[in-house]
Amino acid sequence: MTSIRSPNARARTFPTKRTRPAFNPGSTLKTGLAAPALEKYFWYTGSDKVTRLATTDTIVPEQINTYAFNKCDFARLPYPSSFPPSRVWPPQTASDLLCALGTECDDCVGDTCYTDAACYNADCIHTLENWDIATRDWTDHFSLQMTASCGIGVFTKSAFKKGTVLGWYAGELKPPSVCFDNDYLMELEIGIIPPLSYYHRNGLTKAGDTVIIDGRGKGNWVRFVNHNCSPCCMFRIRRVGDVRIMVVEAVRDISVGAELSVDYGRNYYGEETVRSCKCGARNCVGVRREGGGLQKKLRVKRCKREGPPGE
Ligand SMILES: C[S@@+](CC[C@H](N)C(=O)[O-])C[C@H]1O[C@@H](n2cnc3c(N)ncnc32)[C@H](O)[C@@H]1O
Repeated sequence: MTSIRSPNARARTFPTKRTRPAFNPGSTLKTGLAAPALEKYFWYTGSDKVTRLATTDTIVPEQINTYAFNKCDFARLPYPSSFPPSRVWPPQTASDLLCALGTECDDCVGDTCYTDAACYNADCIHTLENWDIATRDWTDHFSLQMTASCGIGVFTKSAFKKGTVLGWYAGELKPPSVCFDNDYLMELEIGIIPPLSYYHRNGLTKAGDTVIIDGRGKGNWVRFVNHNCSPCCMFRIRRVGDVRIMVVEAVRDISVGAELSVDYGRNYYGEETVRSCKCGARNCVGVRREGGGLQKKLRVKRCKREGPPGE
């Protein structure tokens, strides 16, 4: 994010963008399904170039580009230790739960749209609703394709510069205690996030209370980004207005046709975990961890609380 840290940058009104479905497979798909059905789900291209419906276990995941929030899931939970006094609890909205407190969320990305623009106004007017509308067509720049060893992955149709925000993790917000283990869980801190020094000491270990963004049944294309031990992107905590989000940000320049990848963290692929990484990178944990132990904890992706290399 080196190029966007201009102290003079000002919040701009949110650009009006056309709304269109994500991953519309276009005219080549002959499913006989009505357009709304096509738009509601995810479609990928197989190695045989045939476009297929993406399924997960027994379900067909649906596209949403926002947080799905049910206040009943949080109604009986105690006041989070990471919340300052007098916040709304139990949360009535996703914004109450994922309120962007403190300076740890850095910049608002409400103005970011494949440009170097970010919003530095702490009291800006950007909203999650506008962000949802503005980022729906970001999928034009990506395609879902079957990979050789990691299932469906996300591939670029455009080139991107290091530091570009490419997307964000949408899905159903759930307390970790009620979350069933699955491949599409992202863990995110709520309340006040500890200083960076905490993460330098503890790596991706979470501090305080967290929430899970579950992309299994509902989410956006970011749920398909695979892990690589030498990734071209990273998950990073940002905010849109006063709501905390997890973005996918390029950590190096990315060319057309490249697969997007992030580091899921040691909790997911690491020496102590059950799963084997098949990314094939030279420093791959899958190569190093043969014979490693088993891990019974929830497999969640976690983000680094530090800047990309070279920042
Ligand atoms: C968040 S999903 C990514 C999308 C997934 N490939 C799909 O088809 O829906 C995470 C799952 O993808 C697969 N995956 C992602 N990265 C992988 C890797 N480096 N090695 C092996 N499998 C991987 C694993 O099954 C993992 O649990």
